[in-house]
Amino acid sequence: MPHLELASISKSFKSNKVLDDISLAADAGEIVVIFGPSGTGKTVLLRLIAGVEEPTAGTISIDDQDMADVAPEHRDVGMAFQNFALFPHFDAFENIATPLRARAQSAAQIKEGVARVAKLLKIDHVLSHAPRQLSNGQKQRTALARALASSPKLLLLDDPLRNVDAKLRFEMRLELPRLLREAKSTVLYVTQDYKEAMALADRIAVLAHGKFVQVATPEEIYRHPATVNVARLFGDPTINLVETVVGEGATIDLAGETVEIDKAYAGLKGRSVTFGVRPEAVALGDGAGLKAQVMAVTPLNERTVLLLQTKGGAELLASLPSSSPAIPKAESEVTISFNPIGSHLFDRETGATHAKGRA
Ligand SMILES: Nc1ncnc2c1ncn2[C@@H]1O[C@H](COP(=O)(O)OP(=O)(O)OP(=O)(O)O)[C@@H](O)[C@H]1O
Repeated sequence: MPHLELASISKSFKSNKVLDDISLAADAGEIVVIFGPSGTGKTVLLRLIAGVEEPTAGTISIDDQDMADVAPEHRDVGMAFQNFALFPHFDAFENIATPLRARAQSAAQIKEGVARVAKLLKIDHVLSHAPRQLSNGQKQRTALARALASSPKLLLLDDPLRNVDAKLRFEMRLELPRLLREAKSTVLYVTQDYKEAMALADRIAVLAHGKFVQVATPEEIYRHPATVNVARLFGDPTINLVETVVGEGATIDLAGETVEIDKAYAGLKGRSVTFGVRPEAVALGDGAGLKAQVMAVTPLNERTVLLLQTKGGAELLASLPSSSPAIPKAESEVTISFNPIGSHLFDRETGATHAKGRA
């Protein structure tokens, strides 16, 4: 039995249908990241689960119990929303302690509980500060600490690192999974940052135009994106995309040159497609094959990104480990091929991925 179950949930504000018949089941202790661009209804979804907003249609169940008539305070749900919602007249310590006090814990238990989450979230030095004395990032972490301290069965986190600076965000991305797993709560975590989603999630639910386009593990989403848009949202640099037509025997036309692709696509001859290849799946060599000119070489930490241009003018990005001994120089000529893992064909009309081996 899933811990949280959303069945055919829709939500409209007047004529604006924000969520359209979405379903999702999350197991106890699972971390599900709700990922999607701004304005896709991620916050609305969390508000429905928290009970501060009602669905237009559909059922929300927690532990198999329909939540329709259960008040927010009786749902055992902890929340940290973007707007912090801290009590302005309490210091950070008291803000975090509020849910523990509500559970009538002893002073020593409260002190220990607050200290533990505050240390992990690196706000232990500002516990005596009032919210107005905290930076936005510290406010956000105080709100997150409060949600974590109460160890609710279900934790709803709305982009909790949005206001955190880049360095801390990077550290938190590494530490939060452990923190969340320690809390043993089922977590719904909203973010627009794909790296955060990949780092934290057991599964990612990609929300677009009111629907879940794909719900799968981070690896599955990256390796087998359901649509061209999902492929575009995950990856840095983003996937290379070329609009083309499939030719004879698993080939495509790439700016006037015929290029072989994965043999598994042989059945798609004549189809209008978007060919997608991840930069790390563009393999470089110096033998016979498709030639390209190296236009630019950009080291980006542990990877080096190359801008390539074929004779016909198609531009592609390739990404290699910076430690690779064979990084070509700018203005040199290379031969390129496409690794089948990391190459995809998407239907040009619908954007859906063509399954390999099927027409
Ligand atoms: N109370 C409300 N009344 C009317 N429309 C609303 C209300 N709450 C949300 N909306 C609309 O619902 C849509 C989705 O909003 P939501 O805040 O859930 O997006 P989001 O995916 O969380 O975006 P972001 O990532 O920027 O926070 C928006 O078009 C918004 O205007």
